[in-house]
Amino acid sequence: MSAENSNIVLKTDELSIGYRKRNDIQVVVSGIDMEIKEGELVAVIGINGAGKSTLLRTLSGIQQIIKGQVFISEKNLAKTDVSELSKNISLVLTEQLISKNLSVMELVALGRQPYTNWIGKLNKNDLKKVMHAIKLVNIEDIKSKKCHELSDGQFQKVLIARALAQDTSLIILDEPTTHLDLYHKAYVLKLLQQLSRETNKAILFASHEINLALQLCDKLLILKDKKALYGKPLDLINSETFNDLFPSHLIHFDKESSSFKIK
Ligand SMILES: Nc1ncnc2c1ncn2[C@@H]1O[C@H](COP(=O)(O)OP(=O)(O)OP(=O)(O)O)[C@@H](O)[C@H]1O
Repeated sequence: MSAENSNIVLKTDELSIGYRKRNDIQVVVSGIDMEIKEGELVAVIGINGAGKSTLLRTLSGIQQIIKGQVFISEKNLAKTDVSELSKNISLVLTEQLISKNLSVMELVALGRQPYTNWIGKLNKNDLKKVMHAIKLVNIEDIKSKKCHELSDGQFQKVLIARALAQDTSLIILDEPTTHLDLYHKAYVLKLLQQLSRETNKAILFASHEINLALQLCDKLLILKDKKALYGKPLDLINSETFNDLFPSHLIHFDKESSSFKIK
């Protein structure tokens, strides 16, 4: 591993994402080139149907790559098996079916599955990682509660703790602020920023919260018209990337405040 690449956790090379139906290929986005380093927080932004979930599923190995390559910690994703992948990527899907009859502790402990034996017995080290994850997201006070007793905001923190317990270099989250009020949206994204700094993990999430992402993320991947633009928020603002993200009769990007405004 060369020194300059040593802290790159995720790299894509001319990636195309989409769907294969028999002989037909539907490309959703092509030419995705991005690099995420340790400790970076990155958001995937785009209007409904732009391809955010398709991209996250492709990067997690759930969906096949249409063209190009993905490297996770310098390993080629297409050549990495599922058990190896689960030690490199943890995935947080808000709408995933999870038994809410589990306690918070039990759900966070599921993050240790890639490392435990077939009956899922936790050893001392697993328990240490689970407790550390619970501490990092500050949910010690609810660790014995059942998940069905939690608010959406609390449950989101539990899902993030499970990903931390999995102890991977990359955490991928699909719309982690869905169903949350403005305070909790800001809280969860700020928590992700803090965790990326404290744990040095690379965190990638899809979101509709552009104004918050502009303030909190190190880089943004903008999906627009089947193409991808990647860069630091300020560079993307200066290159006028946001001016036509939404139909301009209703919403415009105000460069001065670096935020979207309703006309
Ligand atoms: N299973 C599928 N087969 C074929 N096309 C699909 C499939 N799932 C999604 N698509 C299409 O792929 C495109 C991207 O969808 P995707 O769900 O990735 O967008 P998104 O940016 O996550 O949208 P949203 O913000 O609404 O969640 C859309 O045109 C969608 O219709």
